[in-house]
Amino acid sequence: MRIVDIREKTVSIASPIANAYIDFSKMTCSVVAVVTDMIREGKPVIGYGFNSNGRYGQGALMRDRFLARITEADPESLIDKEHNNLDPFAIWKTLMTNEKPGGHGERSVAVGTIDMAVWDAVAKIEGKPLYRLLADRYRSGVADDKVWVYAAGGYYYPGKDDAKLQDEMRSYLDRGYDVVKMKIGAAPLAEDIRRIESVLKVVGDGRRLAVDANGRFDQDTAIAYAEALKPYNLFWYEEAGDPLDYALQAELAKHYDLPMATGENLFSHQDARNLLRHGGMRSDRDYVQFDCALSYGLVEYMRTLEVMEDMGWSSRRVVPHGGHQMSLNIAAGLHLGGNESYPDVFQPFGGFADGIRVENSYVALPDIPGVGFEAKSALYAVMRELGEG
Ligand SMILES: O=C([O-])CC(=O)C(=O)O
Ligand SMILES: [Mg+2]
Repeated sequence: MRIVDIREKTVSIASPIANAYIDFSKMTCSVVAVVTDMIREGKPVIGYGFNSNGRYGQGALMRDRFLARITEADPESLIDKEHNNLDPFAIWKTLMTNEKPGGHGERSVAVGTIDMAVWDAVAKIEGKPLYRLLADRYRSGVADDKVWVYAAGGYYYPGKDDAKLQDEMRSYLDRGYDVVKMKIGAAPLAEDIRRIESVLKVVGDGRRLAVDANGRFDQDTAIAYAEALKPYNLFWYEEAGDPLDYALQAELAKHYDLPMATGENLFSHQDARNLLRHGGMRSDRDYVQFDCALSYGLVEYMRTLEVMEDMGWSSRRVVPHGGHQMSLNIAAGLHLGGNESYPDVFQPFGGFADGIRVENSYVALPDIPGVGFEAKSALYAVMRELGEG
């Protein structure tokens, strides 16, 4: 058993939307195909992966060093003899040969994307949905049969007025979501409050609305927003300040008793540990949003989950960023609290399997081997062109 080829390409996920920090007019992502010599249903098994929005495609890093480390390795060294399968942990270690610690970012995206494709291949070789494989191997066979999801959107874009924002949020509720998320921080506070109030008219209750500042605020602004947001009793207040400014987050916690969320831009278990050590995050109410696709993949994610457990955090406090099927599998298989969903943006990479409905804000997973990409036809078309083309 061996990996015979790894292919990558960069695809556009550009759109006119903006959050408080960036617009997505030039956004790209990497797609990876790990081609193996294992045959299932008459065809070679190919594992697929992609990186979630917000960081750009990582083809250069992959081509410059990561892919060759795998293709040049002794194939025997990448095999999990116990399960007669590829070994994602050995592959991860090989990918990270001669990489110094620290400085996570970009490289963590390249590795996270390859790791996703490896796990997809492993689950396909084992003939199981990935979430089932994860539950069987790591959670005594107990998987969640559905995952809580919320609808993320509410972006700024040219010509978007409050009525359009309300229409967008109404359409999420119509599609079965209970909680929606909108962007804040690209407009002055008073204008954001007007936008929030207009969304509350649609969703009815602050507990059904989360807001995301994308790391835009300095400490004073973060606290000013906290004071203004408090009366609305929102679902969460996300990424108020710079993702690595743990002191800011800890100070914010002193001014804001309601749930906070952050972590989508922390890319290693060491960064996650620093957040929990120093960021004032409260394990009884706050949420962490680490995204495996951006943070060295599932091999590293398991380390992050271990860090959380060691520090007294339930895995149910994790609701990953990224709205992709990989995190959905991790959520169901390793018992996270839910997953982000982008019903309308970042297509075809955002969203879940075709024909799977959101019911009372929960989704089920398709019963096919792997991550489930083959059950999302628009996404699979892009992947297949790379893997089989
Ligand atoms: O706008 C973005 O960069 C995405 C984001 O923060 C989220 O989904 O929470
Ligand atoms: Mg966010």
